[in-house]
Amino acid sequence: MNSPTDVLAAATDTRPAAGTTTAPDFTFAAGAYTLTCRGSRRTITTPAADRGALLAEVEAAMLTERESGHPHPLVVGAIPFDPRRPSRLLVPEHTTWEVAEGDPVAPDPGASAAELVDNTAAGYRAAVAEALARIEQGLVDKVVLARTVDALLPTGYDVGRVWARLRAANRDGFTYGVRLADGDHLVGASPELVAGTQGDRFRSHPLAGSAPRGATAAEDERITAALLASEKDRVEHAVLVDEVAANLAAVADEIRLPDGPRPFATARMWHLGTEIAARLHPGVGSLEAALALHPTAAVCGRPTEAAAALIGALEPEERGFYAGLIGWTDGHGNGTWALALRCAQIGGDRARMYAGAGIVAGSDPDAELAETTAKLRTMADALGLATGKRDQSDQSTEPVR
Ligand SMILES: C=C(O[C@@H]1C=C(C(=O)O)C=C[C@H]1O)C(=O)O
Repeated sequence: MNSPTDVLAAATDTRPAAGTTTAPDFTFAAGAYTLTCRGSRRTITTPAADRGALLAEVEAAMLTERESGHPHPLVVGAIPFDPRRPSRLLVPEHTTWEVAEGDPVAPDPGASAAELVDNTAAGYRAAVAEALARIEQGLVDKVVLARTVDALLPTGYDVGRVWARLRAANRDGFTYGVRLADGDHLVGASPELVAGTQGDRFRSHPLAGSAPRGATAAEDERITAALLASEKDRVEHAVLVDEVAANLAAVADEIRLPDGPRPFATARMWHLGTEIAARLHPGVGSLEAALALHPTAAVCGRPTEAAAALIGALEPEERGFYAGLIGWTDGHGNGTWALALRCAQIGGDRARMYAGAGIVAGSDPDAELAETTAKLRTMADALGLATGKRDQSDQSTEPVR
């Protein structure tokens, strides 16, 4: 029979996971600021597909907070890739905003390195080949296919430390961590802004078209020139920008786009990026704007429904919160929502890492596989994966590092 403490333990939705105890419920760092939230006064699980209901619930939560004497309420958290699945949003109990001076130092990854288990390369290539056949048939123009790779973690690892390493290595991105309903933590360092708002000013920075970073400045120059000249990458990017601009028109006007994409670097990747600016319609906040765009063709495809169905059919694992939205909004609608990319879901002794790549006509399965491998390095670095195990399913696969 359950004792009252058992019932209470179940209700507080924590699953003990060795080493994760120091991590806060939510952390989000961008530029010089870090937002850290501990505890939650309320959680919001309404799926993003019920957009009106979700936004009304967020609004009501803000009102309740103000009425109970909290003049600057926040709602923070994550929306899964599949908008029909429960959201993981919370009203934090304790919030701190810090502005960092100077560069943070990366802590040591821990006593012993994690071990990589990657047997997904052959399956990924086959999925890309299948997607290319569907593109040829005219079912979709673009579909983003992802793969998942597990790392076995040593005892005593610390999610907070993984986050700090991500932050130190990815100063230009959005470094995030969120405790999920089952006690697992989603941590990552995303390069991609979906919706950043301040008053009625809106910014988005969609990315598509990618190549791994070079080892020298000269190599980087050659890589970015090739990326800008690649017809396949420009098409992949244009599909995304057209879709974002079209969906944005429902919530904003004065949409401004530059003439063409620019190369954008992370520690591990080059991407083609387009800075989009707009003016939000009265009453539209950051979460509403982000939901109007989610899931973009950076992570799903065109047409959205057909691409989502193809992803469901071709990817062996559920995406969960990977390729969803992660961020925060305040009571005035100001906020920042990034794409949950370059991440891992960490629980118990396992970190499940995710990476995907956009497939269009002309994509090559080997090149797309290599792109996902390069994207996995952001997390592999943070987990201290010094060497990768060769993929058992395909001898030609590179190790993750
Ligand atoms: C899907 C991912 O990244 C997205 C896909 C990109 C591409 O296909 O070129 C580039 C950046 C991201 O929008 C990922 O990192 O897993």
